[in-house]
Amino acid sequence: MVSERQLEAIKGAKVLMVGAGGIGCELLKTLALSGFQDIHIIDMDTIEVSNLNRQFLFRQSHVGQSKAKVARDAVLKFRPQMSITAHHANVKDPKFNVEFFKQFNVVLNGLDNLDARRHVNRLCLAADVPLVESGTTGFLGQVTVHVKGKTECYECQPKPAPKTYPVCTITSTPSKFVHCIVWAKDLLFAKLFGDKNQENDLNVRSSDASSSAHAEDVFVRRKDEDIDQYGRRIYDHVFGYNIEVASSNEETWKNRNRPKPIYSADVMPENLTEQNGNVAKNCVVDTSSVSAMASLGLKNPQDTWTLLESSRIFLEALKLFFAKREKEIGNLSFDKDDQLAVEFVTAAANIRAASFGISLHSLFEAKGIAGNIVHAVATTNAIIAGLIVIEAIKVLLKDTDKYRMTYCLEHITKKMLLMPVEPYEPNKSCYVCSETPLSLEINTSRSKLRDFVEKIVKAKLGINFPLIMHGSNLLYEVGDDLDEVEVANYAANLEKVKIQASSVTLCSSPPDFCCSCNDADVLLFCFFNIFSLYFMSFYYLFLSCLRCYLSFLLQLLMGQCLP
Ligand SMILES: Nc1ncnc2c1ncn2[C@@H]1O[C@H](COP(=O)(O)OP(=O)(O)OP(=O)(O)O)[C@@H](O)[C@H]1O
Ligand SMILES: [Zn+2]
Repeated sequence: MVSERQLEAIKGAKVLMVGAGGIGCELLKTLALSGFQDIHIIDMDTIEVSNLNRQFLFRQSHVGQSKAKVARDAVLKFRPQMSITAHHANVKDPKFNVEFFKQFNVVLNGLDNLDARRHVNRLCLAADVPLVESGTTGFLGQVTVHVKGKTECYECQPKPAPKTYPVCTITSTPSKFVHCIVWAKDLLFAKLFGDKNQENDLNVRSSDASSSAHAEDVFVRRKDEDIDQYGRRIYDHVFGYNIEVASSNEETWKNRNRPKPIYSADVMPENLTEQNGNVAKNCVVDTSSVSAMASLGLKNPQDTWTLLESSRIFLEALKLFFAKREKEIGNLSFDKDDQLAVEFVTAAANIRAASFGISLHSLFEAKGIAGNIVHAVATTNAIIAGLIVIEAIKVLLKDTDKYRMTYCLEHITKKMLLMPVEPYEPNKSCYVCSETPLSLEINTSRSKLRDFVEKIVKAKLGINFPLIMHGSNLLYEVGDDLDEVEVANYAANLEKVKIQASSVTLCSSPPDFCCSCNDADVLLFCFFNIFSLYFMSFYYLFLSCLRCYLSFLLQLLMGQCLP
């Protein structure tokens, strides 16, 4: 039951909902049924068949249409008096600027990625609009409240890094199916279909000087080479020759099962792969319909293919990429929604798994592992949507003491399935919502301004359009029309840039760098104290004891300091 006070707040509120997927559909319905009258929805996606099992505002006939618009129309059917505005667009579009955000009383996120969440967080801070953030994975979920100056912002706490695996496990000693999947998608798929120039530790010696047969880059298709031949050559190289080389290393296999090389001729008689030569080239195709499974008559994605079936899919998928999607080769990166890519990766992972004595998996399972998919649970989304609305109402009433971060747990813990926690205060050293300078240890005599911009400011801090000032001097600004000095600065190391900019050398009292971000008018100011590692290493050497110096070097070696 809602009180008069709550009802009044609900009726007068203007709400922005970002994301109309699993959480978003539930949320829009709950907002409508709770009495909200004025809602804007932003979602950049169109409806896919795979959304229909849980995004219940959508039907089969809506596949291909805008999620935001269909969600609006579905709700207007049972609440026609509501004002719902649908934006089929990316929330990062500059039209959704600070001014746009300022018109709302509260912003509710139902997103699925860090990048968009960070962007909305920064806009909400700049516009001073409260944000209710949410997320679900399977049975787990959480809702958090972010009110500028009152609670922590979405970026106050570092987010856990995605799980990674040691390179040598992936390249040489896989022991789980996930290792084979990572190898197949991040190394083999990337090597064959992605950017040829990117570094790729396939550890499969694409050239071997000691053997003339392997003196060239095997991954490059030879001039006029038949696609079947090319496929078999790749197959024999990565599953045969390379495994043979790897398995000859006695030390590695002392306590492990030695892998067995697999050559295409052992698995498939020559004629088996030629059965589908009907792949007409250069005809216009809908890439989503290109499927090696379909052309080999394999229907059920939940079946586990045999080694023979995996090998045939491997060759067929490779062939289809060259026959039907040749233009994309060189620019592809693995996408869990790309059927042919998933087929290729599943097949390659299965063949590698067979080689290493690991059990094979179905396409359905492999897709889940490759795409880090945790299958969504509709009831979790519904619970989380309900909690978002509860927090939104508290925010509208400014009931600060009642705000709660709530975790939806998988198992009952301390007699609770929903665990409410009081929100934390803003983190005083958060580079997004506080003005505390970030300390950056960097070798200023070796690192270029470009490294600082690309690797730290853009990649790590998520500032897409930075403008970097040193004092009142402009060091860097995004844009094609950089003048000569700016272009030279960009390629120069930080020490040089600094000297040119202000004639102040890096020393014990390093000056501040101000990095202001113009992302969609978000005024994010970020101050850096840049310490020169070069300077610090001498400082440690002369002013500190030897032990400190060694521990400093150790930190460097362990990668705790930025390069
Ligand atoms: N930058 C963005 N701008 C607008 N909408 C976004 C942005 N990023 C993500 N979204 C939307 O957020 C929603 C998240 O919903 P959900 O997590 O259910 O994902 P989904 O894509 O619908 O499902 P799945 O990923 O499981 O196939 C999606 O509809 C997606 O389009
Ligand atoms: Zn913060």
